[in-house]
Amino acid sequence: MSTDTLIADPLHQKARHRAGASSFAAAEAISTAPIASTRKTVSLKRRLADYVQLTKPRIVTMILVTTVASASIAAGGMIPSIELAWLLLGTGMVAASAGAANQVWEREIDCGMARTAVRPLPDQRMHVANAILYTAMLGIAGTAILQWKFGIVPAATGLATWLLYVVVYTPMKTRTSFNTTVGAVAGALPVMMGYTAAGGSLTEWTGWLLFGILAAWQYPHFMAIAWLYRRQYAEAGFCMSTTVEPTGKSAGLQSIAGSIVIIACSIVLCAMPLGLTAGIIASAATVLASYPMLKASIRFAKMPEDALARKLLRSSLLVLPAVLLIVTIRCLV
Ligand code: HEM
Ligand SMILES: CC(C)=CCC/C(C)=C/CC/C(C)=C/COP(=O)(O)OP(=O)(O)O
Repeated sequence: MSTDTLIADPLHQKARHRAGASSFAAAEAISTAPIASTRKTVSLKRRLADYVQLTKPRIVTMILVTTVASASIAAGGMIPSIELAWLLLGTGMVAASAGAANQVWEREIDCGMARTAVRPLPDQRMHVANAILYTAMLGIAGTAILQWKFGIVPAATGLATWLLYVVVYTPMKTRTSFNTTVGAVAGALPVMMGYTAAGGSLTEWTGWLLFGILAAWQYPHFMAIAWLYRRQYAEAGFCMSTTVEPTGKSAGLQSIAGSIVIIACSIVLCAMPLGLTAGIIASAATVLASYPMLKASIRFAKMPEDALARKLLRSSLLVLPAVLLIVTIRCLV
């Protein structure tokens, strides 16, 4: 934070006012201590916020929601809270490391988009060496926790997800719009981490149907974003569906396809456990829960425009937890 910003800060103005000194020198002498301590507090808070922002905390939070759902389904019930805490810590740290590594990689190109130029690295509020060290510490500690508490399969899946997101997806973003498919696989793999950590196996259909829900969900989710930021993406040199096909028709169709696949995977998941009536009720509930996103996708495909894309993005963020909750309850009762 610059000195100018600090002086404009109301806390500093109050501190100066409280000093109530008649001469400038006296005021400076009296108010130096509060200013210095406020400055320290503000800059510490700012630094902490930057380290949090580097991890893409909202994406990590949603990933943890998907991990809890898949782990509960694999375990066939609630996981003991200590184990759950380790799972969330390990998965969260690896996911946070992936988000930070992506921001290290893209620190220069991120300067070219208003959305990302305010991030700690492009805005030069954080030294790149610190970001790399932080990324490595999170990744190593998270992988070690997963290996120590849950074994090789969740730990190796986490590492593979990290590599796919950072080393394959990230450089693909400037080369081909197919990057979204690779990103969708990376974004869906954490469900297999939760699933295998809680006793499931990589060969079970249930896990892969959950993976299907997650992978499909990312199309409506991201096509809305790709439309909203299409000009920024194009100017910065990113290759997205909406930059290679600027009418938005393709983005709209991909959103519809993703919404339909979510419904199909959810119905199959709800139909698999025993109990016809419960299966029908749960299937109907997932169709109902997914419907707002399908409707928003159809409206967006018919007329790609910002307001409809915003509605689609909002509905995507509500539909995913709703569908996962229904599917989880169905698989547990
Ligand atoms: C192809 C895959 C994906 C891409 C390209 C993508 C891209 C993005 C972008 C660019 C944003 C920022 C939007 C903004 O700044 O307004 C965002 C927000 C978000 N994403 Fe994704 N995402 C993907 C997958 C995922 C996955 C797998 C999750 C979690 C399961 C997720 C959860 C979220 C959440 C919770 C937000 C925050 C929305 C908000 O701030 O209101 N995304 N995504
Ligand atoms: C456990 C583990 C390793 C999890 C990692 C999974 C993960 C972070 C998935 C994110 C999905 C994704 C493609 C986000 C968009 O990134 P972006 O680079 O397009 O977003 P940006 O433009 O905002 O940087």
